[in-house]
Amino acid sequence: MADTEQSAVTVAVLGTGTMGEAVLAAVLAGGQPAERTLATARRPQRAAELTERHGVRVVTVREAAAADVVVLGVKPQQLDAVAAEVAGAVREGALLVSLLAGVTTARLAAAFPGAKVVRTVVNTPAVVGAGVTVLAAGAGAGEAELARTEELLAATGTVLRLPEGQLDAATGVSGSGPAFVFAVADALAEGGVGAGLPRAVALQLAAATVLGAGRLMVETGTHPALLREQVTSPAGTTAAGLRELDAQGMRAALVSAVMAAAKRSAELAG
Ligand SMILES: NC(=O)C1=CN([C@@H]2O[C@H](COP(=O)(O)OP(=O)(O)OC[C@H]3O[C@@H](n4cnc5c(N)ncnc54)[C@H](OP(=O)(O)O)[C@@H]3O)[C@@H](O)[C@H]2O)C=CC1
Ligand SMILES: O=C(O)[C@@H]1CCC=N1
Repeated sequence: MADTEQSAVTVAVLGTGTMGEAVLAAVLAGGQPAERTLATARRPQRAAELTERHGVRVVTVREAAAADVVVLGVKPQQLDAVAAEVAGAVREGALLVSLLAGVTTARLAAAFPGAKVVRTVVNTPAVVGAGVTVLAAGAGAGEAELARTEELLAATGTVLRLPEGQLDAATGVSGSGPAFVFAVADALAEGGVGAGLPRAVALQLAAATVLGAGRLMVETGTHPALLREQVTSPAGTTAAGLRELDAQGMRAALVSAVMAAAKRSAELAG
């Protein structure tokens, strides 16, 4: 999209909660002018907060639905109520970018007739520009809508296209995945406290270790099994710790967690 064309487009985030606000910030960081960017809020205090933080106008749900690009950020369970409220307000050919876990492009297209639908899975590290977003186009959308969505979401972090059939699985790995990694970080810190560290130090070490391990994996492109081997000295500390992880089933628990999240995503299709 050319700069002049982009600046004429109105983008609205309908349902500006945790993910909606992260995407709102990314859209603005990507160059979308604040004066052509809208958000919704159901509480006056939240509306004031969004305007103060991002300089955007907070509008009604129906006004947001009439934008050129509508980013839908409500929960899957709230979809039907919102679709009923905005019935007829969405413009023919408008781009609808869904953040909803599990909800298929077919269901979204039926809920918002005339819209061109792109379904995405964003994750919370998008707040610091370190997210990973996957996306897929619905039947009425194509290359232009995918490219425009990639451009809008570029500041969330890495953005990649996947077949829609893989989005529930991706939700298990990257959508819910940060929660699993935070659980690991929390447990690492708890172990540090158990071994005698002050809690603040243990948390600082755990967070820096998660960040560093992630960066090492991404920046070297090395398989995690090999990186794990590089940490593990014969008869050393890591070998003793890894034996405990195996004995207590950490790997199986994480595999099951991702698969359970993917299954739940498919159930949320409705
Ligand atoms: N959080 C995450 O890590 C991820 C979330 N997602 C998906 O993102 C979406 C949003 O999740 P999240 O941001 O966590 O949820 P939040 O509850 O933080 O945000 C939902 C927002 O929708 C608003 N809302 C609800 N119902 C209506 C309505 N009828 N009219 C107008 N606004 C409404 C809520 O307003 P109010 O505050 O007033 O209730 C809230 O601002 C979900 O569909 C989720 O599946 C996907 C990947 C990751
Ligand atoms: O828990 C959820 O349903 C949402 C979707 C992925 C992450 N959070």
